Amino acid sequence: MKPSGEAAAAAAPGAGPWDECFEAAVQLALRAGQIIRKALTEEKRVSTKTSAADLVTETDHLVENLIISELRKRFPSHRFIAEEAAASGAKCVLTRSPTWIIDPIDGTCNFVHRFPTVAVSIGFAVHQELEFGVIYHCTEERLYTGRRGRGAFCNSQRLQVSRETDLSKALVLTEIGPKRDPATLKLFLSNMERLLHAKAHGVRVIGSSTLALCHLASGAADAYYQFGLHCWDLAAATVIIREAGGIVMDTSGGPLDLMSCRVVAAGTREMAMLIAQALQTINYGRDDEK
Ligand SMILES: O=P(O)(O)O[C@H]1[C@H](O)[C@@H](O)[C@@H](O)[C@@H](O)[C@@H]1O
Ligand SMILES: [Mg+2]
Ligand SMILES: [Mg+2]
Repeated sequence: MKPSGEAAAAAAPGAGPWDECFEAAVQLALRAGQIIRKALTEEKRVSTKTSAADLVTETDHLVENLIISELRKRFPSHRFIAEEAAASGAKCVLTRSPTWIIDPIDGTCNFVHRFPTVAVSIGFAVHQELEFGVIYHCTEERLYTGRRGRGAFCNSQRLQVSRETDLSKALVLTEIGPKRDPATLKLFLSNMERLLHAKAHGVRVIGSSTLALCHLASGAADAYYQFGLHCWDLAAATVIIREAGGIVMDTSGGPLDLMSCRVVAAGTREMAMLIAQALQTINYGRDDEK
């Protein structure tokens, strides 16, 4: 079923203080998705950022500039944290002001290779609390939304996480961060090996952290962990998972730290703790210290 702004709004009935912002996010995600879908099949100019595996294209910049310029017109007092602005030196500071946290293309490496697992992610926080998240799977036209206290949806279907607590019955998702030095790769593979030794049914890497987190929210996977993602990968997906009944926390087992570049998420706290206890830490620093 094609997503629509009306469907998303209908899925979260009842007036709320941020309705206008939510509606704007939905419309911009759908518009960005059209641009990304068209550009997917076209020639691209590709650059690298923090490593040879950390790619960016002109479409990432075009989409991010479109989203920010449209939102700035409508909400001039709001603040922005966005992936490509951060890559160009903008600071990632989450204040108490209404703040948009944007990943214009999540899965840029997939996008460059025309691998159709790509999303646009728009999160929104006020008083440093995540209010809503909108993630649009551009090629499958699936609009994932979550609003604090008002549930999570894919198009107009309500989302519910898995209730699995047994790691030996779990499908676990993760992603490879941008560091590819031997020590980091050894730790990444060691973490995956530990979970397979614990008899997890499988470990999957799909190339988009936000869509992997949406699969968790929909109950199609039981847990997610990653070192090396960013606040713009996490913001929208965190609201969606929490509103689908799931847990999003730090890899230490403590509360989520949006700027820490690391996460464990699961349908149940028991599963999240089993994952966290199995992991060796990979240090990627902090978004608010770069
Ligand atoms: O495609 P991005 O927005 O750069 O996000 C990627 C990230 O760069 C990569 O390191 C992995 O974490 C992927 O899972 C992200 O989606
Ligand atoms: Mg991105
Ligand atoms: Mg991303």
